[in-house]
Amino acid sequence: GETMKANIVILATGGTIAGAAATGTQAGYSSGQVGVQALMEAVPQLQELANIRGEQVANVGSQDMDDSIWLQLAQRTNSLLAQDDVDGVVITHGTDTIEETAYFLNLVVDSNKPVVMTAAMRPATALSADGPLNIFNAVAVAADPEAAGRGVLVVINDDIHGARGMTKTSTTDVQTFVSAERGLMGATLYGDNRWFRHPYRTHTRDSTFSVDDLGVLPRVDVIYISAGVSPDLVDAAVANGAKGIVTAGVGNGNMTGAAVAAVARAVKQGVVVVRSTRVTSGTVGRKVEIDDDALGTVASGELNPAQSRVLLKLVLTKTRDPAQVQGYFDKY
Ligand SMILES: NC(=O)C[C@H](N)C(=O)O
Repeated sequence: GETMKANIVILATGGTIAGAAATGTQAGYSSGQVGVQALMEAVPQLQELANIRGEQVANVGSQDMDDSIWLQLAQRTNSLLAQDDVDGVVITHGTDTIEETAYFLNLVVDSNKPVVMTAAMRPATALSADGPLNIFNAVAVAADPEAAGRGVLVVINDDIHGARGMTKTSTTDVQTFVSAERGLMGATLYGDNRWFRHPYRTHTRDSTFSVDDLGVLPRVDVIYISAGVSPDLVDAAVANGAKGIVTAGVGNGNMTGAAVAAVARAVKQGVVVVRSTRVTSGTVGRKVEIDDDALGTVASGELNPAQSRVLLKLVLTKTRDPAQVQGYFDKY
């Protein structure tokens, strides 16, 4: 008999994938113009892959993604996946902050069913728009039973990324996302999926973070370190109510002596400081050039500054003890 098609719900949040320009060949455009219905109608072939329906959660450029949309998106994803007649969720999003939203959902979605995010670099109106095939591939991955239990996935430009550790590397190239340290979760070609690995860290169902307990998330600021960085940026973050700071350090999470002194002041006031790096690959380890035990800081491991900020916001709802925070960074 005919195999049953999966039931997939598409949650749209905006981004360039829903962007529009006056012509097909211009660089300027606006994100978040096209609704979820139009996104689905642009790809009639989706019907061959799954039974699909769409919901509009937001319609913003992902530069404007915030805690409240994250919480709303996580709650809606959880309640859909709890339904017997939903097999997976696809989320359309902007590329600017998809690595943050994907990792947030990876930590708070309470289900093993597939959650697949997708995006585009060219607006829906562009010559050779990349959105339609990305949506096709995302639905094909969400409908694949092999996608279950791999945490939140990001499908773009024929690659299947795990949420953790993927990052945008080009401002304009269609091939912009890279999973530098641990590689791709898989690849797909017109919906023909190949699987390479499973996630290496705790995610979704095993996570200790429940979106229902979160409420207002604490303020965490990222401070970019450069030669001669003004150390009073750290003091300003503390004075303005930051409960956590992530440093986008040089090299292996290093910073100027003056910045180290400012971090020591912040830690003394109970602010948790995570050392990440502005370098695009490699691991920030404890006690390489900075003594984390003496300074009371946390090393980010492989997490970049943006993803470190996401994890720290969640961890600060549980603890402010640097040793315990380090434990979360080693596990998630
Ligand atoms: N390519 C994109 O999606 C960029 C856009 N600014 C966004 O993140 O919404």
